[in-house]
Amino acid sequence: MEDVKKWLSSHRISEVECLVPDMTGNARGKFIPAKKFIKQESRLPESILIQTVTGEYTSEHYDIVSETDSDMFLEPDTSTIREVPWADERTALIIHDCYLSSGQPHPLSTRNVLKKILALYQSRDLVPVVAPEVEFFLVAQNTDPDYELTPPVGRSGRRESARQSYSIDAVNEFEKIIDQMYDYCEKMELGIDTLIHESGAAQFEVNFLHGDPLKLADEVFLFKRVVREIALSNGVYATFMAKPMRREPGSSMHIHQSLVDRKSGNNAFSTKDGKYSSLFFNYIAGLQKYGPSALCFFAPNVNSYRRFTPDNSAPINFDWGYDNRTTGLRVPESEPDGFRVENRLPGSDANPYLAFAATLACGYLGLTENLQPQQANEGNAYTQEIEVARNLEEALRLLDKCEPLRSLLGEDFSYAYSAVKRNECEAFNEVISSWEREFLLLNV
Ligand SMILES: NC(=O)CC[C@H](N)C(=O)O
Repeated sequence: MEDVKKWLSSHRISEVECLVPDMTGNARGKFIPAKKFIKQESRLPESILIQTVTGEYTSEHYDIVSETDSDMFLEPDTSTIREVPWADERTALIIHDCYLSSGQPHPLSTRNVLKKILALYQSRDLVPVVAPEVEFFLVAQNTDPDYELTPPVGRSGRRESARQSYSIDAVNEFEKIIDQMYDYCEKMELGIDTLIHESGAAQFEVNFLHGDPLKLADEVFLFKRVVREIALSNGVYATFMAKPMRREPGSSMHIHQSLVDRKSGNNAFSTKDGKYSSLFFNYIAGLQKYGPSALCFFAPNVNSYRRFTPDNSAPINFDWGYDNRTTGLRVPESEPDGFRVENRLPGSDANPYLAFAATLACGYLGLTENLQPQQANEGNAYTQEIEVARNLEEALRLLDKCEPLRSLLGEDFSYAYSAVKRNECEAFNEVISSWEREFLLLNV
């Protein structure tokens, strides 16, 4: 805390954002004047962790958190301190960890869930490494939820109307936003690497440098805020919804992942003579066996399931293949020290803490159960039937039945997650869509 005190005063910070990622992966927390931050013990009601996206609480609320909705204790992770580049007053942010009054990590904090999975690997002398790729759309501001989204007007005064995959000029249409994004990311030490224009109208993809999953989950959590803020200050919206527009592709958060042997420092997915190791095959097999039960973390919203359609570079199953973009699990071409698997199931709407925890938990079960994967798919996986769950309720039922995954992520957490998400399904079910009015009104 002494170092934090020095840091705050040398940066002339007057206010601190104490951040806690909730179940959706959004920032909750509070602002504290910098002077008070140093002295004060911080607390928040534990129920902030389990609000639904509509701001509701589930009927199981008091089975999940204490009947009195007690406070949880917040501990700043001082390694996450950064200045907030868009704030008017000089403001710092610090991500906080949540604890129970007993001093135990709070089981409903998604950051704690990820830490729990990382500790399992540590006990086996393995260090997981991830590299996420995050896609998002810029869309014109529009406050009417019944109105279809449209791309924003770019520098040329026009809206994009054609597929612009990898187009440099199409990126330049939004040069101001992109430049500001790089600038803020540099200031906040977010390790973003390449940026490309994706195949949707005003859709972009940002690749992160690979590294420690907790550090990267923090970075993705903060990155989403950065991009939303910059878009807003430029009069447009940035959205990380998995499928915001009917005739456009969805947005993914592919996760490249590998394991490093802690003692040797080598990639544990490679043998000494540069072949794929048995651990690599176990890991893929774990993703194949447990991935369907973890899908509700990769696709956590009612909207997420609309992304899983053939021929849109989005997966429809948990097949794996070498350099095969039609399968859910792709093994990119690489030198042995870069051997890895890319889980292409997660949407960019996923909570990065949970998506990382879930994918690593599946791989971990593959190792402990010594599983073997199916044959690699060498063809076009889109010629097969859609195998992934078709909606959130179906995906939650698979989690509810999957004891090994539930116990790794935490029984209390899994119960709470399922309850929160089921509540969102029910709320969504109350809405009558325009499709129903169009096709059922006079026809049934
Ligand atoms: N980069 C890509 O391969 C595109 C992914 C695609 N947008 C998806 O939703 O999954």
